[in-house]
Amino acid sequence: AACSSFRLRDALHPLWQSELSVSGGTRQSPINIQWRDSVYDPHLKPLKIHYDPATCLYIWNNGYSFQVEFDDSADKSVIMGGPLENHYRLKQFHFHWGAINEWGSEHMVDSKVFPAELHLVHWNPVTSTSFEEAIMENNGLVVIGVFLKLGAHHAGLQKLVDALPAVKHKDTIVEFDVFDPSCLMPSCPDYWTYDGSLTTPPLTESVTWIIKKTPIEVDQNQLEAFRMLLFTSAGEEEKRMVDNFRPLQPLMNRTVRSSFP
Ligand SMILES: CNS(=O)(=O)c1c(F)c(F)c(SCCO)c(F)c1F
Ligand SMILES: [Zn+2]
Repeated sequence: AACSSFRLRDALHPLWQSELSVSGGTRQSPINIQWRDSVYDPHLKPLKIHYDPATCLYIWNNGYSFQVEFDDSADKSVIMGGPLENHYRLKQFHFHWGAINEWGSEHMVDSKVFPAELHLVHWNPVTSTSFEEAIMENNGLVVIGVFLKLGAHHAGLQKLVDALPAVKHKDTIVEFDVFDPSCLMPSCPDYWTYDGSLTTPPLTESVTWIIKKTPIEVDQNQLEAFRMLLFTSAGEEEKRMVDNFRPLQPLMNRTVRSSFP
């Protein structure tokens, strides 16, 4: 009985409900970005990023991904410009990845998939009083997506990779006090932007997506460090944390804009 109930609970794991679409959803994420269908918008400004490394708090394994949380009680780590009308505060960043290098990202570009994708999640302190409230607000969130590709060792990421064994199991946490996520940004300023949703429950359609055109490079050992994390808590039958991405969702009546011609 315990085994079957585990399987049932397992099947109900939020990520395997990813076919669960918000009923009547018209702006779900992720999507396949067709480069030639994206529309260059000369009014899009450069994205301005000001992260304060001292706002980094801790890393934890939430059973979907590992997340690095930031102190968002003031406008210390913020983004502005780009398609945004005001500044947004950094709340957390996390990744999505595959069991092997052939897949793992949530978004695709001309059907090309990457081994992993970084999401930096920000919320609008002008229209919301908290992150939790912003999740439910139209355009309450901005998520910057950065593709990871297999290549050179990423020195900035290594500090994060070295902390992962401490958060192997679901609901474990480790202090992570000074980290500047700007080191995970590609130097190329080009991005696509479109209106979408969270890709994990509650799947709310509250996200302005900013997807960087150029991937960052990480090496094989760094990707494999992600794959040694577990979906499961200590004492449970181990399930490797891999393939924590949502399948592609229909574009419907949306246009993807590019910041570059
Ligand atoms: C953008 N990636 S995402 O949809 O997978 C995602 C996520 F994984 C998160 F954990 C959170 S935090 C509060 C909701 O759980 C979030 F806002 C997200 F947008
Ligand atoms: Zn995400």
